[in-house]
Amino acid sequence: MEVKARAPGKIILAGEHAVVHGSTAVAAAIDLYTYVTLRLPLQSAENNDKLTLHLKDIGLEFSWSLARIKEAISYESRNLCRSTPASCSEETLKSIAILVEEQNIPEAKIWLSSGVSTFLWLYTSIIGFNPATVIITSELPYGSGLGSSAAFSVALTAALLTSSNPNKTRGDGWSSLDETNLELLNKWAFEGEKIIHGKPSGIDNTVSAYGNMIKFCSGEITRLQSNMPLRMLITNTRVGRNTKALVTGVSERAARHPNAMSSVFNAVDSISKELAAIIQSKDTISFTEKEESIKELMEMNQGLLQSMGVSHNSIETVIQTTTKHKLASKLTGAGGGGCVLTLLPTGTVADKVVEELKSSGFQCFTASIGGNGAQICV
Ligand SMILES: Nc1ncnc2c1ncn2[C@@H]1O[C@H](COP(=O)(O)OP(=O)(O)O)[C@@H](O)[C@H]1O
Ligand SMILES: C[C@@](O)(CCOP(=O)(O)O)CC(=O)O
Ligand SMILES: [Mg+2]
Repeated sequence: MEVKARAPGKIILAGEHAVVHGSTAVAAAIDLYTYVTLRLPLQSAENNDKLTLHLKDIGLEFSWSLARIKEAISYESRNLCRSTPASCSEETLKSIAILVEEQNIPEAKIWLSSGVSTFLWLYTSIIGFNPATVIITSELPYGSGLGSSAAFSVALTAALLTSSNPNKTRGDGWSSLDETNLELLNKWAFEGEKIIHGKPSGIDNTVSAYGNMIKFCSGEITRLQSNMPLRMLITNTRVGRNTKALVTGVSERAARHPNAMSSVFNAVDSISKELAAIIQSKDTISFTEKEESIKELMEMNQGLLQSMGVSHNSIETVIQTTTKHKLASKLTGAGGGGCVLTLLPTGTVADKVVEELKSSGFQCFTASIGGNGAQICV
């Protein structure tokens, strides 16, 4: 049997980091996907005693005998149930880390370790000790703020849940999941994201699972109906960084300066709420006025992200360049490098700014905002 699933990356329009501390944030799915193909062999087939993970575009393949997995992880102590998502305990995570180490991931790609651990946790929790080959490809840049970690967890979980659900429907092409399955998918994906992010807010997996545009606060999801066109230029600084480390850094700063940081988080909360209201507003005020407000909110949000300590020289360079062209920008995702968003108000011709950004070594692209969430193809 073969199941395919895909899940999108995202941009955070306002509220990253503060959302981890209970503030509101606004995020939208983008049309760049991570794809998962899950092949379950017939019982009589060769290779039916192995679990293989093929990261196709990275050119790496990992394989474990099921006997080795069973030996390393004591599942007897766990009440495995695909319908009740559970967190990976410290002890199990250590056992999984040993299985990952045994694969000798090349030093230059060691950042994949947390993704491979997430794979082993989600696979064994949902499917158990059954053989399979899982092939993964992604259109998203890794570790750049566009939510590759969440897209990976969501797409993988969608494939795993679909293959283990006998009631799945068969149809042509990509189809979305129903509400009940989406909720379950989102909960499992959150557990996967925890292994990669440490302390995720849940916004990335939620927008990847549900798609569209959402307002998110402490797990509460509001789906937003945008009443205005929104065009964003995405600039990848190509400076690598790690979300877990950046999130930890902000928490440490918050522990050192609780009052000051709480004011910062409150300000971000107001910015996100105002942004969501503008996007949804059916008021007759012109798009130009709305875009002016969004521009200012993005500038304020960036200032606050800087005060959280998550900006970077490369991000500042992008901002200075776009400011010269009278455009507003903010980092998106965890910062520390990664991607920057620049609002392109109606009628903006971005050729010149893009040329200048590219000449500084950055990568620029636009993506369609607010599209599909997780989808499956059986
Ligand atoms: N296709 C993938 N295969 C394996 N691991 C992945 C994949 N996509 C993402 N990851 C994991 O997610 C990590 C990047 O996540 P993160 O630092 O949160 O940045 P972002 O989510 O913005 O891309 C990678 O280091 C890797 O562990
Ligand atoms: C910084 C944060 O708000 C978003 C991180 O996004 P990304 O992994 O950088 O794409 C963390 C979170 O919400 O879990
Ligand atoms: Mg991430």
